[in-house]
Amino acid sequence: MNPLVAIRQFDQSLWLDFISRPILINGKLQRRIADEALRGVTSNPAIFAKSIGDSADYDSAIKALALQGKTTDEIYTNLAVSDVQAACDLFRPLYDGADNSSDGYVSLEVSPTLVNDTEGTIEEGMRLWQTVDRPNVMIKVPATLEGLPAIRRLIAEGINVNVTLIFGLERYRLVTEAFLAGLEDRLQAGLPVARIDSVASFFLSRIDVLIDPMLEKIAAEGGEKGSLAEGMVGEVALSSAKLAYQMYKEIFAGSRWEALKAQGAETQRLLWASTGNKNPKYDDLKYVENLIGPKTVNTVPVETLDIFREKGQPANRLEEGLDKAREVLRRLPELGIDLDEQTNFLEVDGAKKFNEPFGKLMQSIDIKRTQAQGQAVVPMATRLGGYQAAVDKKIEELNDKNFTEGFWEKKADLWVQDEAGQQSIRSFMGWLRVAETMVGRVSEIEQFVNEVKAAGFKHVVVMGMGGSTMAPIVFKAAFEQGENGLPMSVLDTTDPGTVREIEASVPLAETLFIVASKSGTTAEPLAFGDYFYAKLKELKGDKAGENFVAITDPGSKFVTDATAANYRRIFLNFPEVGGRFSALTYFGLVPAALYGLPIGEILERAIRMMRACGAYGSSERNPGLELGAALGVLAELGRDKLTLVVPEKLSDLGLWLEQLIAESTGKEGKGILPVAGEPLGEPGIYGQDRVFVYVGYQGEADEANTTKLKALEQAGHPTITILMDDALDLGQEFYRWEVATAVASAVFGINPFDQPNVQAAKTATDGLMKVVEEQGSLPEKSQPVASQDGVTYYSAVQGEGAAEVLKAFFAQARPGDFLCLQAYLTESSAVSESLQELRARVQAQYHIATTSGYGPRFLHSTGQYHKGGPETGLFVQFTDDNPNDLALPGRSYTFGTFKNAQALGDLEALHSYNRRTLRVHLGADAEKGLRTMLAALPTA
Ligand SMILES: O=P(O)(O)OC[C@H]1O[C@](O)(CO)[C@@H](O)[C@@H]1O
Ligand SMILES: O=C[C@H](O)[C@H](O)COP(=O)(O)O
Repeated sequence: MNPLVAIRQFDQSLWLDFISRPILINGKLQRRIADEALRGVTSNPAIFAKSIGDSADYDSAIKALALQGKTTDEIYTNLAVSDVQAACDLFRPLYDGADNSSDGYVSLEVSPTLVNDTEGTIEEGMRLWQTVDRPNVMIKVPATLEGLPAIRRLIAEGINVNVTLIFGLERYRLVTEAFLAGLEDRLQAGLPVARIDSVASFFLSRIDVLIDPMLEKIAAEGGEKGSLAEGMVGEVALSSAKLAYQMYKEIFAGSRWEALKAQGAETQRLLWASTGNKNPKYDDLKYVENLIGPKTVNTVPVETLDIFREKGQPANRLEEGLDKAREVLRRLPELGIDLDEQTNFLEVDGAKKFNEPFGKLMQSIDIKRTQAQGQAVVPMATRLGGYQAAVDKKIEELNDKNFTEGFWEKKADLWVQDEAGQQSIRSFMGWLRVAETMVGRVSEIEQFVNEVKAAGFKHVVVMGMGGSTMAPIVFKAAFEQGENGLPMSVLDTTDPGTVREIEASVPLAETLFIVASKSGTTAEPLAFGDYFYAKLKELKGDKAGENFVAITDPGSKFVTDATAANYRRIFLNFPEVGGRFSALTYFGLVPAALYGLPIGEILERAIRMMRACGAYGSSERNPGLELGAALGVLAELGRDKLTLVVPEKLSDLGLWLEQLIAESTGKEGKGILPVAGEPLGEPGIYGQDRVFVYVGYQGEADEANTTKLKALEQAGHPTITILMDDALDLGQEFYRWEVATAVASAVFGINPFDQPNVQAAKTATDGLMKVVEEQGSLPEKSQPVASQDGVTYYSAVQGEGAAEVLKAFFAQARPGDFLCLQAYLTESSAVSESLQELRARVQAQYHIATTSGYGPRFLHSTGQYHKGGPETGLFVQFTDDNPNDLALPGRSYTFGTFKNAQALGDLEALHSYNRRTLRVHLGADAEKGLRTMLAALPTA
């Protein structure tokens, strides 16, 4: 049997004398608990100095906390408390279990600077107890004379105490006295004493390190004393421990103790500390094997624990050699060694040994803190030409009414004046500070990633619509898969061809499916979940749930369903954060972490931008406000097409921005239209409705784009340039653009957090699906205006044949209009190329902006603007026969029918808003159909 497990037969508990973030995250601590009977953890200031100060493991958290204006002390406490909480949670099942034997504890020490300060210790002990907020934390208090009353008081308060730095027997007696008195105080106050656990940490190796050289010196001098000393080398610590144990048995046996025991009190167990051997001449297990005995704890460093696992010989030895132990302590004075004096020295020295590394740790945190606060945000350059004056005026106006301050105070009247609107705004502003909250969840998410990898998963598929999947899409394109990550796919379409492609490209049984839906009611993700769950059921039967994860809001029906389906994990997001503002919540960060990205750093960058935007008090310039004011004012002056220009790797940033900006601002006939993926051209092809925004990387030339942008700027078009250092700065950009979107909405006087016109398409689709369920197929509602070469055209415009219909349709274009291509097709490069060609030709011929999106994805993104924004769109919808259709388990319709219903439903919604539409049904082969249509498109 593994000696670490076998030791339990002797009623000794092994605790680990170490803590660090990596072992909490990478599953090592969990494995020691599960496989090696580890029953607790102790930390001390020197341990934290090593974990935090000597590694980069905490750097992103330190920076994030520094940016929030936390002091060095607060940063240390936050880091230590978070680790202790995480460890407490790992031990919680043991602590709550029937066989806890007073184990399952994690110790956190009060500041070593308080070693001689009774009141300070009491205050800090109570504060840490409350902050950690776990019943299985032990507050560590030194056994100095000043510490004793604090121990009594904390015990009386019902706080578990680990008494540390005990070196001598007399002091040990006083420690037990403080413990008993504390319990008695409680009883007197009529308070319960059960489950208040305490340990007395008797430090061993440090005793021998001090006394041995003295004994060796005397031994070297020879004679009678010399031989007496020789026999005592290496014996003083063990002898002290053995006699302490005898005292323990005595103290926790008499009538005084029995009275407390009768009330349910547990003894204050002796804990052997400082048990890592420091003398190469001794056996590495000296302070472990010799001290095994009932109702004791040994807290052991990692290395010693590992050696014990390899060659430990557990046996009950604590009461062996008691006579010798007594003899050693009795005769020490004969050698001129006053043990009391020496243990007093050890106590003072012990405080020093904790204070020094702790001081260094605080210094290193302080340096990192100052550095973090000095780091600038991603720069933004605006060249607005003739528009600059109007934008400056707006910024002045906003500053005059203390916009930034009001924004952080969630003053909803900055946006709208009606009470219902204001209430809705206030209830969706959780995104403002959610990055701070998520800093505290990084370990939890990283722990989960390790769990998933340990379980053998090889691939991740994130499934959801709109804001619930946009951030993962951006991460996947902008970053290479991280070293510790898994390959990731994103499914955000009901197109059967795409569902098939994803299914064929992943190892199903080893794929983790994340169903991401804030509301838990969106039809598409629920359909994806049902489809793949059925597949997994075929492979794994009742264990299918192991492959599924939900990210959703608390209380949704989906929570109940996912629980019933035994999902591996349900991440509960934040009701006060809307989908399109959720990039920095579980929705963005769980997939990012699984993909292997350093989410702590992404959050740190975001918090850097938060700070610049005034999250922690005055900020000279608010980058989010400046961008938002510019975009808002430009839109009001007719420059409402935000044309995004990015290097290849950032192409999908457009998808995220489209959703954020279009769904937030496109309402009440107003809005900013994001134009993404449009090839950049010469000034002559553009109307006067554009603002060009370039988001790229510092130091990456991207000349093709930047030269054209210069020309556009010279031609009088406003341009904005944002240059990130690296992709981690997306954290900053997510945040900047969220603020900017909210600010632009304030300029328009609209609520950025609702999407009133999305529902129109959903309702129409629901109606059509009812017909499908009743009649087996979609109703044919309108007659084609032309049908040619296998392609059919539906529109309100008239014409003889495809070319005339197309001509008549595009002839409706007015300056300031835009073309919107809506492709309910399987995404492929051939389809995308044809769509791009169509955009380019329309743009060149009609000088209008062009957008393009795959359906149904865009319904949860730009779809709001299409119906709620200004009436400037020319909508061309593409559908096909769904040649690769796929059945949906448990439903009477296929993915293809569902997708067609969504297309038709949206068309109906567009008609109800009097939008100009053309539906082009491409037949069985979408790629061919698109080429046919392009061929029919008149050239002039
Ligand atoms: O996360 P959910 O609730 O499934 O919603 C997905 C998307 O649908 C919308 O609610 C509306 O289209 C978006 O705002 C949202 O991001
Ligand atoms: O809780 C106990 C202490 O953390 C630890 O055992 C100190 O050991 P050291 O003497 O090796 O520093």
